[in-house]
Amino acid sequence: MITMPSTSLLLAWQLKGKRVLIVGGGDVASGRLESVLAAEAVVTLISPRHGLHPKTLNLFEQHPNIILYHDRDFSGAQDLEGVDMVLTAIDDPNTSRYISNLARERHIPVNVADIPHLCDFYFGSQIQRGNLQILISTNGQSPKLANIIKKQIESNLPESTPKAIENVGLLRAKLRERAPGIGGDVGKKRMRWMIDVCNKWSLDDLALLDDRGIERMLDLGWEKETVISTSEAGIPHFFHFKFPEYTLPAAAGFFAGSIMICLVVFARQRR
Ligand SMILES: C[C@@]1(CC(=O)O)C2=NC(=C\c3[nH]c(c(CCC(=O)O)c3CC(=O)O)Cc3[nH]c(c(CC(=O)O)c3CCC(=O)O)/C=C3\N/C(=C\2)[C@@H](CCC(=O)O)[C@]3(C)CC(=O)O)/[C@H]1CCC(=O)O
Ligand SMILES: NC(=O)c1ccc[n+]([C@@H]2O[C@H](COP(=O)([O-])OP(=O)(O)OC[C@H]3O[C@@H](n4cnc5c(N)ncnc54)[C@H](O)[C@@H]3O)[C@@H](O)[C@H]2O)c1
Repeated sequence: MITMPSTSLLLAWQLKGKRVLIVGGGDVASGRLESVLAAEAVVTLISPRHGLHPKTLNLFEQHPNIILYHDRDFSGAQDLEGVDMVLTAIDDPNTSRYISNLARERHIPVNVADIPHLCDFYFGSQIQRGNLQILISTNGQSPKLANIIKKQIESNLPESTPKAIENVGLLRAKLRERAPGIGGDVGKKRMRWMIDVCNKWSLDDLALLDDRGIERMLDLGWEKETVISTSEAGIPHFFHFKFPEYTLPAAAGFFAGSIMICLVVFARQRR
C-alpha cells in the first residue's frame, strides 16, 4: 500500500546576483558549482587546493571573476557574512554539522550533501533543455531512482519542446509590447489568449514559429481576438508531414521480402 508522504516544496529559485558559499572542492562540489553558475550566482568557494577536483579547478579557471576562491579550510562564522545560500560537499560530518548549525542560526538556507537532516533543501536529478528544467525528487528516499527516472523522462521528451518554449517566450514578450501593463483587464485578456494559443497549437507547431509567424499571430490573431492556424501564420504544410512510426519497420520488411522473392525466383531459374 502507498501511504501519503509529507512532501518537499519544489521551486525554481532565482539566484542571479546572489552570493552562494560552497565549502569543498571535490566531485560533488563541482556539480553544485556548475548548477549555481548556470543560475548566475556569485560564488565563494572554500577548499584547500590539494583537494580540488579537476572539474572544480576547470570551472574556477573559466570563471575567475565570478568565483572568489579561498585555498583553505572553512574557518567559522565570518565565512558566512553576506552569504545568501550555503552548500557543503565535504567528507567531514562534524564540520558539516557545524556549518549547517551556523547557517541555520543566521537563517541562511543550507544543503549538506548526503546528510538530509542538516539540509533545508535537497538537490534533485535534473533535466535541462534550453529553458526547460525538470527536477526529479524522491523526497530523499532514493537518489539513484531519481537518476533512473530522469533517463526515462529524457528518452520520452519530444525534441521540439525547448524550441517551442523559446518561441512562446518570444510571442509573450511581443504581446506584452503590444498590450503592456500588469494585471487588470489587459492582463486577463493576454492570459486567455496565450492559453488558447498553447491549447490550439501543438509543441511541434510552436517550435516552427518564426518572427514573421509571430507577427502574423499578433496581427491576425490577437488583434482580432482569435487564434490563427499554422497555415495562416505562414508555416508551410509540408513541415507538418511526419512518417508514421511504423514506416521504417514496414519498409524494411517489404525490402527484405522483395529480396527473398528475387532470390527464390533466381534459384528456380538456375535449376
Ligand atoms: C539526485 C542527486 C542530486 C545531486 O546531489 O546533485 C542526489 N543524490 C544523487 C546521487 C546519489 N546519492 C547517493 C547515491 C548512492 C545510492 C544510494 O545511496 O541510494 C547516489 C547515486 C549515484 O551516486 O549514482 C547517496 C546518498 N544521497 C543521500 C544520502 C543520505 C541519505 O539518504 O540518508 C545518501 C546515502 C549515503 C550513505 O549511504 O552513506 C542524500 C541526498 N541525495 C540527494 C540528491 C538528496 C535527495 C534526492 C532525492 O530526493 O531524490 C539528498 C537527501 C540530499 C542532497 O545531497 O541534496 C544525485 C543524482 C544526480 C543525477 O544523477 O542526476
Ligand atoms: N549527493 C550526491 O550526489 C553525492 C554523491 C557522492 C558523494 N556525496 C557526498 O558528498 C560529500 C563530498 O563528496 P566528494 O566525492 O566530492 O568528496 P571528496 O573527498 O572528493 O571532496 C571533499 C572536498 O572537501 C574539501 N574539504 C574537506 N574538508 C574541508 C573543510 N573543512 N573546509 C573546506 N573544504 C574541505 C576537500 O579538500 C575536498 O575538496 C561526501 O560526504 C559524500 O558522501 C554526495
